Amino acid sequence: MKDNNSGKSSLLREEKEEKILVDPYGRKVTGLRISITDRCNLSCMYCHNEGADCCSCGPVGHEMSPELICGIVREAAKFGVSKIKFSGGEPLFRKDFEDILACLPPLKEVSATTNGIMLEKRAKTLKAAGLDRVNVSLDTLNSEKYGKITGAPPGTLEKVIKGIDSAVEAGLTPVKLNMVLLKGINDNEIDDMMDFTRPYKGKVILQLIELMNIAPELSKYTIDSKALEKSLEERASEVRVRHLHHRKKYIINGVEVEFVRPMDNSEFCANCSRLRITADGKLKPCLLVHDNLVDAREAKTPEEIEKLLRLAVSRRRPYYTPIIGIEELEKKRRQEKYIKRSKNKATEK
Ligand SMILES: Nc1nc2c(ncn2[C@@H]2O[C@H](COP(=O)(O)OP(=O)(O)OP(=O)(O)O)[C@@H](O)[C@H]2O)c(=O)[nH]1
Ligand SMILES: C[S@@+](CC[C@H](N)C(=O)[O-])C[C@H]1O[C@@H](n2cnc3c(N)ncnc32)[C@H](O)[C@@H]1O
Ligand code: SF4
Ligand code: SF4
Repeated sequence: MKDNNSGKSSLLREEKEEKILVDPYGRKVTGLRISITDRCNLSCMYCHNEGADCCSCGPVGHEMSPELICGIVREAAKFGVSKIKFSGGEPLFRKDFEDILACLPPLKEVSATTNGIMLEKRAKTLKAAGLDRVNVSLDTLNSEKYGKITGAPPGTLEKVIKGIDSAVEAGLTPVKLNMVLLKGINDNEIDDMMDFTRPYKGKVILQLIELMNIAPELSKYTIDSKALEKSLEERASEVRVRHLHHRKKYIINGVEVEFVRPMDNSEFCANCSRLRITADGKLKPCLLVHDNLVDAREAKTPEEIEKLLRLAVSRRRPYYTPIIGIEELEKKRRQEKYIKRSKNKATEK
């Protein structure tokens, strides 16, 4: 009788136990950020290319097949991963993007980040294939500046704006406009971008992004993002906090403005819930770490994929961590000295 009961309760426990992926720092992985190509038709002055070695350098033949992408997502979904972000390079370079979308298992959200140039023609088919929403990179509304930032030929900005309209029409909403802030180039355009966003009446969100200093020559374009965020807060009628990265959203004159502040931000990293996948099929624990990738290209069975996912998750660590202040350090040192002295006294006795 006793045995039966304990057997039953352990079975119940197993049934109740949620299968999840948690890293050594207690961060649950609920999303995948999948790069599906390194190819791109722009050469933005700041591009981190999702941590790949360089933009436009990945040979097409090395790109993951729809089968491999969907196999990894299917396995990750069994462990509570419910949000997928497709990125690149330029994800719309993949002619089979619709095929990739069509083979995904049911998920809470499937989105993509694109430069928008090829979005006008694809918005409807992408939506029909299962894409829920898009983020479109748009740093400026000035054609000349757009060309300077992205290296694009004249007329490209107009294509991007048509792409945004098509995405809204197709229901790939809310569309987020990604504006990377560059001191002396576009930091005077934030209000113009809000004015551009407002007429879409909530179907478009403005996302302001702090520049990640991936190269020394970019330092001069870094804005004071803390001061900017404070001024946004002062202007906001409402402030919301997202679970992902604990990012803040400010409602200003009817426009939703999300702020992405990744640099030296330990709170951002502490709330990082995505595992990355490179275009050539490597599981990447962090955007900024390049020596701990896990190759998943040869994985054939669900068991193999699960093993590799677990290995990659076990290698995750927050890139930025809180720095202990001088006072705390002093306190810690005094405590350690005190403990050492007490121990010595105890052994002397
Ligand atoms: N450091 C760092 N930056 C990130 C991370 N995820 C996104 N970003 C940056 O956030 C900015 C916006 O990225 P998007 O691809 O548009 O997507 P997102 O805002 O992260 O995702 P959603 O808001 O859910 O659409 C880009 O500049 C990314 O480089 C991350 O995990 N680490
Ligand atoms: C690498 S791009 C790939 C997707 C697509 N090609 C695009 O530009 O939207 C993804 C996002 O990262 C942003 N990004 C790239 N380099 C960045 C950097 N150094 N700092 C902040 N954001 C950056 C881009 O502006 C874009 O919104
Ligand atoms: S469009 Fe995207 S991937 Fe291409 S260079 Fe610009 S930021 Fe990088
Ligand atoms: S740990 Fe930090 S830097 Fe690394 S991917 Fe997560 S949020 Fe980005």
